[in-house]
Amino acid sequence: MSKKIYLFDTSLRDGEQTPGVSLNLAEKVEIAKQLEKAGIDVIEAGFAAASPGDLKAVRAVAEAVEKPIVVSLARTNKEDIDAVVEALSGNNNIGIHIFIATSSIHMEKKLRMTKSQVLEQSVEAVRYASQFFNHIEFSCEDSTRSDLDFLCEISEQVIKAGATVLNFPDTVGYITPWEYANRFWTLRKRVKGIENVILSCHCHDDLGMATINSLAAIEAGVTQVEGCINGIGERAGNVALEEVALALETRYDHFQKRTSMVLKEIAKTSKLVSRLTGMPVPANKAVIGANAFAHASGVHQDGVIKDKSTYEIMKPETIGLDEIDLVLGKLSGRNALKQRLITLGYDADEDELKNIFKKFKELADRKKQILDEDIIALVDNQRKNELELYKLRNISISYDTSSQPNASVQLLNDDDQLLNGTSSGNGSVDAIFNAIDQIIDKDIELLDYKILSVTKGKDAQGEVFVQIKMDDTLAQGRGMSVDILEASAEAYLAAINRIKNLASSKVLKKI
Ligand SMILES: CC(=O)SCCNC(=O)CCNC(=O)[C@H](O)C(C)(C)COP(=O)(O)OP(=O)(O)OC[C@H]1O[C@@H](n2cnc3c(N)ncnc32)[C@H](O)[C@@H]1OP(=O)(O)O
Ligand SMILES: CC(C)C(=O)C(=O)O
Ligand SMILES: [Mg+2]
Repeated sequence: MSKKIYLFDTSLRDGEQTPGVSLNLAEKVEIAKQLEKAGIDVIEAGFAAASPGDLKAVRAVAEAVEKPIVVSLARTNKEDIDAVVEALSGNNNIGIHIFIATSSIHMEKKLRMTKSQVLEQSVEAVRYASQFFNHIEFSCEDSTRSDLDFLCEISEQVIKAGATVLNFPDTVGYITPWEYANRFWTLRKRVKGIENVILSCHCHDDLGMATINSLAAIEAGVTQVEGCINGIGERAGNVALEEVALALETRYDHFQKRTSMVLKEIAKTSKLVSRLTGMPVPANKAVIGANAFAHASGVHQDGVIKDKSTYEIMKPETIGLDEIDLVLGKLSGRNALKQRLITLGYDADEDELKNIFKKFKELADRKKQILDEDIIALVDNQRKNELELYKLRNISISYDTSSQPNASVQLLNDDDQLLNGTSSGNGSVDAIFNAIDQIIDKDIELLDYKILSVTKGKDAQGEVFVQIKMDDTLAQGRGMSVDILEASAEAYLAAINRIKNLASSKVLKKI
């Protein structure tokens, strides 16, 4: 039996189904390139039929990466399949992911189709897709609440029609590990031809069982695991791929199987996905949370000082969390910055380098030590700027503890007009947001606000995440600065820009 477990990353598709998350084309390409560096085998780049913007993004991802197979999701209809063909044709290493629900609940209540209609449509879709693709994944949505006899029947038929990967998603995060494993044993025993296809699992985390379910599936013979970096995804999210990779690595003695994930790239990939999706990683998150390698209590600290293996089953350096280097400062030159950018994996051209260098010097005037994290933040901010319709020009705040703060905000719009807003608020951040609302002239609801420190120390950059609702649409935004009020304004504007920017090219998540 194969010792390799393929990793199928759907951060750009199921991950983008996270409420409030919406990635633009450049962000998707950036994540895809990092996924390639991280050794991901298959990238699901989107749902080409969802919108012209999604179709373009799927194409751009396929053009941007070489090694991973790039797929797009499609329903079992010709239009969806044609959209995938349009997005991907002309590229190498491509495939399609066709799905339809197979549970009685979904078939009766959602699709309003009979079993035989679902069967017939699935076979037709796979057969039609096989004219264009060699790599055809077929998913039985809500498979874990589907009748097992029906799953066997449909599996056998789609294999005959040309499916090369069979995926059995736990769409609603319902099944237990033992039940899931048993289903795979049964499918492997009963479905003719199943030994010739890749068997795949796709677990959601509604009951916190996504990782253990994926591992149980592996023990039952599954050779592909689908999931997302940081466990993002619809509702409670998908299995976190880094958890599966690290579990297999750390417990190789038990599983005797490995992924091709480049473990050293995990921390970087996680940070990138967190930043671009605006989904902070909880401190206690397995593998990549800030506390994953921190020891707080005396007995533990004593043990770790004497020997790390007492309380550490994996090493931070395994996932690329080496000590953060002090890298550059106020007196560093352009070449040093360029070299550091290359080491961090950025390929900035001369124009971009010029702009980043200018911002780097401005930051160095405000902050003594520029760390890798600061540089990453600078590049991200710089790349985001290219999409800004409203830019922050200035904030001034008057504040004392006995009265309400007052904020004056100046923005530049994309015609370079200076726009002014002034407002008070319950706190300084509230006053700034109210002043921005006044300029934008919209009713904007702040749904979430989080602040984190990018690095350590008094002069650390603050990273603010917000989620807003505007025009009945949810969006997230992120801002970074050594000044947390500025970071807050940047995050708020990023969310507004996201809604304004993408509304024309993408179906945004309506509430
Ligand atoms: C489990 C998952 O994660 S599935 C992936 C979910 N992802 C998304 O839905 C994101 C992208 N979706 C979209 O942009 C839109 O929903 C679209 C473009 C796909 C479809 O939009 P619309 O045509 O307006 O349909 P709408 O979303 O309202 O309803 C879905 C329709 O697809 C049908 N459908 C659902 N799944 C399938 C399927 N696998 N195969 C065929 N038809 C399907 C539904 O029955 C419904 O049909 P109806 O309109 O005849 O009732
Ligand atoms: C489309 C399928 C694979 C899915 O995301 C699910 O069922 O959760
Ligand atoms: Mg899913």
